[in-house]
Amino acid sequence: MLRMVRLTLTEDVEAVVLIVRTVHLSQRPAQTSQCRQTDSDFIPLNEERLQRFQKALGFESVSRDSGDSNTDEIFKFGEFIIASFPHIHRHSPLVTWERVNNLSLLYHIQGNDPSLKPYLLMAHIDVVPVTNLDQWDAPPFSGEVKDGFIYGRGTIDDKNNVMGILEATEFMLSSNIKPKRSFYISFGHDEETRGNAGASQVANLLRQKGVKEVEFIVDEGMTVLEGIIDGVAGPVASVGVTEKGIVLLNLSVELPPGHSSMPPRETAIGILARAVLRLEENPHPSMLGAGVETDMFESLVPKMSYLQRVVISNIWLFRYPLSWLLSRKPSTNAVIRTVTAVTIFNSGVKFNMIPPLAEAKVNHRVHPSQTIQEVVDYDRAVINDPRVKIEVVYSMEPHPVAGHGESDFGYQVLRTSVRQIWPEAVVVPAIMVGNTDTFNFLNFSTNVYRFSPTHMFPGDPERFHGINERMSVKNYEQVINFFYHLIRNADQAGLSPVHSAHPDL
Ligand SMILES: CCCCCCCC/C=C\CCCCCCCC(=O)N[C@@H](CCCCN)C(=O)O
Ligand SMILES: [Zn+2]
Ligand SMILES: [Zn+2]
Repeated sequence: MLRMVRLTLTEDVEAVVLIVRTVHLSQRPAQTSQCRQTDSDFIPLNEERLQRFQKALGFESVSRDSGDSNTDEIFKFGEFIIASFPHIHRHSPLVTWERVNNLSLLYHIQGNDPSLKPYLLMAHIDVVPVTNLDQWDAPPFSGEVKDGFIYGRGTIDDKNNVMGILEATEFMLSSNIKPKRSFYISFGHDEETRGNAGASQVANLLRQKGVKEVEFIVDEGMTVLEGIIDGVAGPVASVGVTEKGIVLLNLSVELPPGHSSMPPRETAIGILARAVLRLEENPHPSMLGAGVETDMFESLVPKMSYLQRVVISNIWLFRYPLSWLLSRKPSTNAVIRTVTAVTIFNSGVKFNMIPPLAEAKVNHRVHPSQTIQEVVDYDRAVINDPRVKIEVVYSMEPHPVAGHGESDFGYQVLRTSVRQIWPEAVVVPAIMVGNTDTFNFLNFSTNVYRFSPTHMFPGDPERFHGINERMSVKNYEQVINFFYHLIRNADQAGLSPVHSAHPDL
């Protein structure tokens, strides 16, 4: 049944009318996580739930490199999950679950309407290592709460999503709410190393079980941003409807070794240093206006002043000044172009030996309007030195763009759920600037969304894989409730899906 629901935006913004497709949604008012504590549509963050999250953060489930991870801790984190959510793992007849490859987890929650295509929620249980320990305001595996923030590796990447999905599902089952639409949950254990032992095996298992297609997929991704996009006030929920590609290059220079008292005019180190400097000084061109970021800026229009609207409505005219403006911050720069990061540089044997070899790793995140080949060709031209060998270590093309219109069910479920938690937010399609485990599932659905309900302010994007990773206590409550609303909102007949699985994959 089609119903019209009017959600209110704050500030100088026109009211937006959203088309929502069920009685379920239309019967409930938009809520924030501060709404009535007794409401069955709200999961309060009580001491028990907070402590569960803190304990989850205590497991040092670190992935360092492919095949190099704390498997004991990852396993123990899995055991903790199994012990902590009794309805999911023992009491509910609706759930089947299994360990995959010993460390990952796959769940199926049976809905009571088999005509509805299931969907898939994803997150990962591994975390990146900790650095700069002395600069953390609280120990990174303590889950300590300080000034209203929960500290720890994994608070935003990605134990918040793991625990949020579990809390929401457990609450639903313990409240005896039976979903209409079935859903799967996949928790991979090697996302941070892009391994093929975690989510990749979950995807294989699903295929073996005969699952060919899901309605939509939600995995970690872009976030709710506030004060991060210059000139845009209020929260902006950026939903990754595509994902940047990645290419890792190995640059190397080999020259004969010798005595440092009789050096050649140039060394391998000098030649390679010049090559990487050229890459840094010649960033890949702005792709503004060529892809999804145009849709993103157009969706931001309600949050903009008259002048900004004029600029955004004429990106073709203001492309250069706008690109310059967005290039100033790493977070917004990442959205408009292929970015270049020289992440490893190795050379030298002894202080008095001319180095026989210098090597550097260059990590590009490829804008969806470019191909890997274009990126490598550009680098070769910029370096312009045949002594520098350029090899592709691995690569992945950017992902296809998921539907993000009024008739795209998954996107509308996400949008509605975001607006129930952040009524003043504008939801915009965006490019996921990092990578996720979704590449393993691209042939299950074209409707793949990368979104984490993490509310970020200036300074927060740097906490991803960085120092003082943290989430406010209030935000963690929002995370749980976002997933709960999403699960309830997905219980709709919706429109007939307009997209089928991607034909090329
Ligand atoms: C105009 C819009 C402004 C956008 C501002 C962006 C703010 C930042 C918000 C979200 C960023 C998410 C990026 C974090 C990626 C998290 C996932 C991750 O760590 N993935 C790894 C996978 C590693 C695989 C092994 N190679 C990664 O991408 O490196
Ligand atoms: Zn992650
Ligand atoms: Zn990560």
